[in-house]
Amino acid sequence: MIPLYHDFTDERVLVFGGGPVGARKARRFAAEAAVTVVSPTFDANDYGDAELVRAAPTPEDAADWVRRVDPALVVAATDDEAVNDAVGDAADEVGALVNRADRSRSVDGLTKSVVVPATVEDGDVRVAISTGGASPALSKHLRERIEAELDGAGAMAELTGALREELRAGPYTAAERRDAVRAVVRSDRVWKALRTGETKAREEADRVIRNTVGGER
Ligand SMILES: C[C@@]1(CC(=O)O)c2cc3[nH]c(cc4nc(cc5[nH]c(cc(n2)[C@H]1CCC(=O)O)[C@@](C)(CC(=O)O)[C@@H]5CCC(=O)O)C(CC(=O)O)=C4CCC(=O)O)c(CCC(=O)O)c3CC(=O)O
Ligand SMILES: NC(=O)C1=CN([C@@H]2O[C@H](COP(=O)(O)OP(=O)(O)OC[C@H]3O[C@@H](n4cnc5c(N)ncnc54)[C@H](O)[C@@H]3O)[C@@H](O)[C@H]2O)C=CC1
Repeated sequence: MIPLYHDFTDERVLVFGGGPVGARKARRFAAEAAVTVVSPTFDANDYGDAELVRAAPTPEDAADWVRRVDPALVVAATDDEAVNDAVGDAADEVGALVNRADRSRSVDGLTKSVVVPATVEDGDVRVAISTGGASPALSKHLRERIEAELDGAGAMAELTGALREELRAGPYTAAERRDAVRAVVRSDRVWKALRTGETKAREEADRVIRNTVGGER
């Protein structure tokens, strides 16, 4: 399994099953994609801004839904294995990614099988955790532990993103720019400034850069 980050902006995602698991996946993908959830019942209460369609498709109907909607990703999260099988096969047929919520890993025979990792986000920084399907509870637990570690990372990405641009426009060699950015992301004082706001992070970062590349030329 090789982790990749996929931009779902303007993509369609089709979820089968409106239980807690279907709802969790719908919420996750609705942050970017246009999501439709097909289910005879909607037991959870938060599906993001997904469109909810009340229907109880047979396996054949479910496959027809997939062909008609032609989504980027199909999530099979029903408690009916025959429906999940049909959804997986149809997704593969139309070249869509497919996530089987009722399988412990990517599914043999489905070329586009993917798992959904536990994810921590802070701004543009994202950490994704998978156990290769062995222990989703462990993924969740590690995600909770990593959450605190990532505090301020989004702000650090924004700050060093801007600094990289500025350094590129300056008289520095690639090696100097690399050393400067590395020194900033490793600086405890910059992290503390970003997390507490007590001192100005930008000023701390400029000081670290001056110490690294020797100031103005
Ligand atoms: C393969 C995978 C496919 C997929 O869904 O993509 C899959 C499959 C299955 N999960 C099951 C159970 C649980 N899943 C969770 C939680 C999460 N499951 C997620 C992902 C994945 N789950 C993919 C692999 C990820 C990896 O590689 O680690 C997370 C990370 C992401 C998300 O779903 O959004 C999300 C945590 C999000 C967060 O909190 O950050 C909990 C914990 C809880 O509920 O507290 C339990 C109960 C405890 C336990 O069993 O561990 C079962 C058995 C069902 C049964 O027994 O009936 C199966 C099927 C099977 O194993 O056969
Ligand atoms: N990946 C994960 O994180 C987890 C996966 N699971 C697995 O995922 C499945 C779903 O989990 P839950 O949401 O807890 O189950 P659930 O039983 O609460 O929900 C299943 C949903 O599927 C709907 N459904 C039934 N037949 C359907 C059909 N023909 N078409 C569309 N929808 C249909 C039901 O109305 C219900 O809303 C479970 O059967 C289990 O195998 C369970 C826990 C966690």
